[in-house]
Amino acid sequence: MGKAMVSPGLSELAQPVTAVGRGKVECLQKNRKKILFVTSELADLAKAGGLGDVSAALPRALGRFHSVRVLIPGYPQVISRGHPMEILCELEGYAGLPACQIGTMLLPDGLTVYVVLCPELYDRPGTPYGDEHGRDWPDNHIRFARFGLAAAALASGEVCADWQPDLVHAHDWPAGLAPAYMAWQGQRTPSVFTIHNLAYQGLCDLNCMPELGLPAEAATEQGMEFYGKLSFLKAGINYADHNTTVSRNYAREITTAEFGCGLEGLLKLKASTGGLTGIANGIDECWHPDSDSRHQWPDKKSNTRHVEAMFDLEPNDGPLFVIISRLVYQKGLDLIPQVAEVIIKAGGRLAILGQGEESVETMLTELAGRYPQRIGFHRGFNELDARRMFAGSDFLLMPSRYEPCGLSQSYAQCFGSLPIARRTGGLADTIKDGETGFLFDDSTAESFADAIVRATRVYRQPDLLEAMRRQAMNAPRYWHHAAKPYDKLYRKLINESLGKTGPAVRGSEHG
Ligand SMILES: Nc1ncnc2c1ncn2[C@@H]1O[C@H](COP(=O)(O)OP(=O)(O)O[C@H]2O[C@H](CO)[C@@H](O)[C@H](O)[C@H]2O)[C@@H](O)[C@H]1O
Repeated sequence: MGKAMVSPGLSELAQPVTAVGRGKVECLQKNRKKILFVTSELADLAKAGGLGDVSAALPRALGRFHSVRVLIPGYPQVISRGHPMEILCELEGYAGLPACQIGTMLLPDGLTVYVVLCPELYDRPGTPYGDEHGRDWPDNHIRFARFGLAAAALASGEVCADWQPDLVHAHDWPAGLAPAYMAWQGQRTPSVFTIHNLAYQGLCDLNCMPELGLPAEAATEQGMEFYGKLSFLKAGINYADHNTTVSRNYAREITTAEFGCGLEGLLKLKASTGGLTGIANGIDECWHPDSDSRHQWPDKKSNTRHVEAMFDLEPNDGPLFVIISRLVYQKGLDLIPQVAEVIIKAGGRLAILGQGEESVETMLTELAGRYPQRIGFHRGFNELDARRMFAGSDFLLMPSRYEPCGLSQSYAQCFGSLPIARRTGGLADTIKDGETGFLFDDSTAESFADAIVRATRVYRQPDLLEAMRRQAMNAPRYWHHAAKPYDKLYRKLINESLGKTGPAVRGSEHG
């Protein structure tokens, strides 16, 4: 098994001198830990939604405190980006999981990314999870078990002896088997599992056990058994040393039957023993009004005119509403046709960008056809258009049924576009009704329409609108601050694990 040395990333060498005094820098430097992020998306390379944003921004923000590296699968988008790749080693096949290689690449700002290279599993068109039509790959359990097992190999030091992580931070169900394989191998490296979305559970049949090389305990309630299936998400929750989710409110909500997706009992238990915490997402500093990257979006009116032209909307003085979203059940967009008249009557226009479930896409195409020049829909996603829409809009609509944290409402606020959102999950934590946006309580057209009417009233009072915009622009929390609770948590878990003399197989501690 060939292994090559990798040089440390620049961000890992960077001295955080601007943030703290010299003595403290040395102290921070001395205590830097090695943290491995295990994630199926990284916005720089492959992104299907908010997980990609967090996986890109959080390791960079944590670079002040720690040496953070990221592991992702080698999708075509990752490999074709042209960053030079160094092959570190080959990992043998295991049970039904094929052999793979681990490569490493350095991103331009110095972030080190490990890549699981296995063309038969990852070299496919489409999203990280499915084909171009949004259909999940039928072998996703193999694809992401291979991924989790590769993470366990990195954690053990087998891949890169000079960079063995002190802690593994796995994200969402695709990384759920990382803490599990680590536990079954008797590794003592502590792990954190973050739930970005409880509704995606990564389920497969119990009879996949031999293919995935799972021990018998995996099929128990204390393992990853979930109503007669195997749940990758439950594996992450049960085998990690600590669970987090992406807002305080969602951390509370998922312990209830309404939001717990059948896992509320387990999550309630974790919360009651201090094993589940809510750590609110931040947003990347590039969204800050003073950031260099903002200079191409100078004034709202010119961006508004650009969005109108993009979506073929009639230019008028009414409010411009936008939706920038994955088009899935979670986002509550089936309410849009029911509130369309309210928007039109107020002289408003609506521009929608996104892709996802076919039924939602068809519904939005029909809606745009019904209101030419007032409602426009573009199927797809592109970062530049998204920014232009945040910058040019007056209001962002987010009628989510549930929302673990949500990032789009904060991006909109950065540009003085006021979110109109359901009072749920992180939306309730990040929007102050009547101050930095508008909240409504029920997933009903009446409740939503009422908030839209309140917003259009504010739109007609320029002083009030301006005051709300200013407050909204100051509302978002940036990762610079938001990353601190993770630093604290990592140190606590690493210290606890150093003090532990427990049994070799950690899995049994988590029943
Ligand atoms: N079709 C598309 N393709 C690609 N990108 C698209 C897209 N449509 C929108 N986006 C972009 O994806 C991000 C959306 O992130 P959100 O956090 O609002 O929701 P998402 O449900 O994806 O994330 C989940 O994870 C995040 C991160 O923890 C939680 O905030 C959130 O509540 C949870 O549902 C934005 O950057 C947006 O511009």
